[in-house]
Amino acid sequence: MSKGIAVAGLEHAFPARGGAVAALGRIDLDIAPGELVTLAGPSGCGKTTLLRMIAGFASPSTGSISVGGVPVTGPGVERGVVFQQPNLYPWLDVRRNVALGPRLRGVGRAERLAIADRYLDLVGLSDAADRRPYELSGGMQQRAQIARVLAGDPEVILMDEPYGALDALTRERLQGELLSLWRATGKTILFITHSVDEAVFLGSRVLVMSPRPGRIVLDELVPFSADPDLAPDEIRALPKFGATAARVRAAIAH
Ligand SMILES: Nc1ncnc2c1ncn2[C@@H]1O[C@H](COP(=O)(O)OP(=O)(O)OP(=O)(O)O)[C@@H](O)[C@H]1O
Repeated sequence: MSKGIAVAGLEHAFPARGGAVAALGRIDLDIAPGELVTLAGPSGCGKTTLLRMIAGFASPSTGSISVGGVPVTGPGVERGVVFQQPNLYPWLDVRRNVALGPRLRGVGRAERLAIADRYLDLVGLSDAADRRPYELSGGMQQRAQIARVLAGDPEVILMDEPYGALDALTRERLQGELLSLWRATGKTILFITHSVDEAVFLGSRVLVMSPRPGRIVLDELVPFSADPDLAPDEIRALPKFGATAARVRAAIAH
C-alpha cells in the first residue's frame, strides 16, 4: 500500500541573528499515492527543509502536512528516509542493518533475517550480507541503506539526493534499479536531486523550486518512467526526454 502526501499553505523561516531566514515561500502540493516525484532547484532553495518536514524531523512556521490523510507531527514508520550519506550502523553486518526495521517492529529473528535477505537480493547485495558497512563501496552502502528502508515496508519513501556522492556509472545503475523497484512496488517516492537528467529519468512528475524562499515554479507530469514498455536504457535516448530536460533546466536557471 502506498499513501499520498498533502502539503497545504506551508511557509518556513529559520530564526537567525539579524532577522529570520525565509527558507520556504508558500508551498501547496498534493502527491498522489504511487507517484514518483523528483524535486530539483538551485542550491539552498529549501528542498531538504521541505523533505525534513514531510519526514517529521522539523515543523513548518505556517501550514500543514499530512501523509495518507493523517497530520504529520513527527517521524513515523510509514515514511522511510534515504539520506545522501548512507547511515548504516558500523557494528552490525549488512544483513542485520537491513533487518533492523523489522526487528524494531518485533518481528522474530528467523523471519526478519529472511526479510533482510529478500531485500538484499532485490538490490543485488546478497553476496555482501555478512560484511560490515566499512567493507562496502559507497554505491553498495547506498544500496544497503535503500534495502534497509524497504525492509521497513514504508508506504512513502523520502530520498534526499541519495546518489549525489556516487560515480556516474554507479549512479546510472542505481537509477535503473530504483525505477524497476518503483514499477514493481508502486510506492510513493519523493526524490531530491541536483541532476536534471536524474529528475527527468526517474520522475513520473518533476517539480522545480525557485531560489530561496523556495516555491514550486514548475510542476510537470513526465510519461517515461511509468511506461513499462520503455527499458531504462531507452528513456534517455527519446527526443522528448531532451525537450523535457530543457524545460526543467530553464526553470532552474530562471
Ligand atoms: N537549521 C537551520 N537554521 C538556519 N538556516 C537554515 C537551517 N537549515 C537550512 N537553513 C537555510 O535554509 C535554506 C534552505 O536550505 P536547504 O538545505 O533546505 O536547501 P536545499 O535546497 O536542500 O539546498 P542544497 O540543494 O544545497 O542541498 C538555506 O539558505 C539554508 O542556509
